[in-house]
Formats: sequence, C-alpha cells, structure tokens
Amino acid sequence: MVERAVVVGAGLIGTSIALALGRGGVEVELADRDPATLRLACELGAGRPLGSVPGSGPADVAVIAAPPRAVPAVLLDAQKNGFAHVYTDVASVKESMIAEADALGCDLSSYVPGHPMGGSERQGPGAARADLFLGRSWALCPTTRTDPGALETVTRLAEMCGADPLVLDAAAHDRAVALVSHAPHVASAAVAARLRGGDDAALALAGQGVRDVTRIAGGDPGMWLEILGHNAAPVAAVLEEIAADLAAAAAALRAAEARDVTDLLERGVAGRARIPGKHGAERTPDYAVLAVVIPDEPGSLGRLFAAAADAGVNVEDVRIDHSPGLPLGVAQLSVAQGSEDRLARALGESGWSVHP
Ligand SMILES: NC(=O)c1ccc[n+]([C@@H]2O[C@H](COP(=O)([O-])OP(=O)(O)OC[C@H]3O[C@@H](n4cnc5c(N)ncnc54)[C@H](O)[C@@H]3O)[C@@H](O)[C@H]2O)c1
Ligand SMILES: O=C(O)C(=O)C[C@]1(C(=O)O)C=C[C@@H](O)C=C1
Repeated sequence: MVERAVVVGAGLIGTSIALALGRGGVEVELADRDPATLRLACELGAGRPLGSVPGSGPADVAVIAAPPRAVPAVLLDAQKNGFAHVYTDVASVKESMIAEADALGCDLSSYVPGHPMGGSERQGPGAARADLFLGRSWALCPTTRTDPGALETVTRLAEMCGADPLVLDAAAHDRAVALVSHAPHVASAAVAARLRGGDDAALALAGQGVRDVTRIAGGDPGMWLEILGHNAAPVAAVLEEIAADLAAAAAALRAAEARDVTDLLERGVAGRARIPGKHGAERTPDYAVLAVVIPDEPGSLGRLFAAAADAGVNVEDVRIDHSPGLPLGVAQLSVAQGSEDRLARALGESGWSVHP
C-alpha cells in the first residue's frame, strides 16, 4: 500500500521517516527548501531528490515535515503539484494546522493530520535515525472530511516506521501534548535557565539527574516558539499548575517545613509511573548496549572504535556520559544483538574496562 513516498522537509523528522520507510523497501523522494540539507539527507541514503525521475506520477503518500508555520502552504503547494494521492504532516500541533490548511483551500479529504511522538532536541538530517519512532505513539487526527482510505495509508506509514498509530481528535491531541510534551519542555527550559548563573564548580558536579531533566531544553527555541504559540492556552493551563506546585514547595521550604513537600514528591512518583513502557529505556531495542570506561584524553574514542572494528563489530550508535573535570567518561556502545559478547571479550582483552 505504501510503495512510493515523498517527504517535503528533509530535517530530523523528515529524514528519519524517509530512512525508516527506505528500510521497509519504500522508494522515497525528498525535497527541502535548503539545497545543502537536501543533499545531506540524500547522501545519508534517505532517498533521491524529488523530480529526479521524470514522469513517475503521484506517490502513494507525501509527508510534510516542515516547521508548523510552513505546513499549510507547503501542503497546498504539494497538493497543487499532485505529489501524491494522500498527504500527512508531522507538526507538533494539530488544531491550528487543520484550520489554516482549510482556510488556505487545501483538500482536506486526502490530508491526514499526524504527529509522531518520537524526536530529539537536535535538528537536521545529521541527527536523523531510522529507529526514531520505534515503539512510539503516532497521533493521527482525521477530520470529518478525511477519506478513510487516506487514513489507512497513513496508518500503514506510521506502522512501517515502527510506531503505534493512535487516532484522536485534534483538540484532544493538542491538550494531551500540552501535558506530555509542550509544558514539560518549558519546565525543562526553566530548570536549565538557572544553570546559566551557576559557577563552574557547581556545574562540574552536574550528574545524570540534571542531564535527564534538561535534555529537551536543548531544542531549537525558534521551533519551540512556533509550537507553543500554536498551542498557547492548553500549555498555559498546565504551566499554571506546575507553577503552583513549585510555589507551594518553595513556601514550605522557606517555612522550614520540608515535610510539606512530601505530597508533591509522592504525586510525582505516581505521575511518572503512569508513563507507558519502560521508563528511561533506550530507544534502540534492536541493539545491545555495552558501557566502556574511556579516559578523557585525545584519541581515546578513536582507539575504542578501532578496537571494535578489529573485533569485526559495527558500532550502531554511541552515547558518551562525561562530567567536565573528571578524568574518565563512559561510552555506551550500541551494537547488534548477539555481537555484544564478542565485542566485550575483544575489548576486555585489549585492556578496556567493559560493563555489559
Ligand atoms: N523535533 C522533534 O522532536 C519533533 C518531533 C515530532 C514532530 N516534530 C515536528 O516535525 C516538524 C519538523 O521538525 P524537525 O525537528 O524535523 O525540524 P528540522 O529543522 O530538523 O527540519 C525542518 C526542515 O524543513 C525545511 N523547511 C522549512 N520550510 C520549508 C519549506 N517551506 N519547504 C520545504 N522545506 C522546508 C527546513 O529547511 C528543514 O530542513 C515540525 O513541524 C515539528 O513540529 C518535531
Ligand atoms: O526529544 C525527544 O525525545 C522527543 O521525543 C521530543 C518530543 C516530545 O516531547 O516527546 C518533542 C516534540 C514533538 O512534537 C514530539 C516529541
């Protein structure tokens, strides 16, 4: 049902979708308003430039993966040019996208508004990965005018990316993501903003806790301003509740009544327990992860990769946890299941400290 796809906007999300579809045998054509971005996405194997094979006709589906402000006009242009039979977008807000698309005169019958709940604080095709959506929900918000066949096609597309499609109304979607994505982003930024004034000695003590809480604060402020502006009232409502909890906690501590914070901490534990799936799990269930201690000195990562290559094991992904000022860091190597024992043995024999 999805054999050919067009992706307009070859950034983080567009290229990740293209890579995932390509792995499933889909022929992907890409477009981006920035030629360098398009070239990089193509070089990464995400697809070929749109229009490079003349006369190929409309694709099964076109994915509009541009920033929210651009989505309605890009959708209209794509439909006018007949890029595909079915269209979807990935913007993080849905009600305003549908209203703007309608006002511009887009064909709503072939448009299935969508939002994959996988992403990253990074942008551009260089950060893209085929497994970005594995095990994540993918919201689909058909309108009363959406053709059921179009919904089926986009459902299939989400499944081919390894995601779980979830059909819901656009307003309900926007309220939900205010709670689980947009307000958390602002809260994370508020915590991270405090660090600007911290002295170097304080920041040298930064451990995994503050890294976890602030990772998403590294996202592009321009993109987030667009998202927040398109979902302002629902996000403001959640932020007001968070602010009230924080104000009450600060008042209790000022009054030397730390025990009064118990309720908030317990509600926090209960709230976190409601997040489905393995909390904090790596997004790479296909891979085994080996932790290797690396000295903080020039060339140590290069030597580690060379040792992995000598063992004949391809490193699929790497994450480095390192606190400035400490002489050691930890590299988390993701490798294909089944190759981790061989790699651990080989690295151990050449002197690396390996923690499976
Ligand atoms: N970043 C995330 O975690 C995340 C997750 C889910 C959904 N989204 C949504 O995905 C969309 C893309 O975000 P991203 O993180 O991939 O951003 P990105 O900046 O990595 O990619 C956006 C791409 O769109 C291109 N573009 C902009 N205007 C265009 C136009 N008029 N025509 C063609 N291309 C155009 C840009 O050049 C850029 O390459 C946004 O709507 C965002 O809300 C983001
Ligand atoms: O950075 C991540 O890990 C994300 O998944 C980002 C995240 C999210 O809040 O979940 C951010 C915005 C999107 O619209 C979807 C996903």
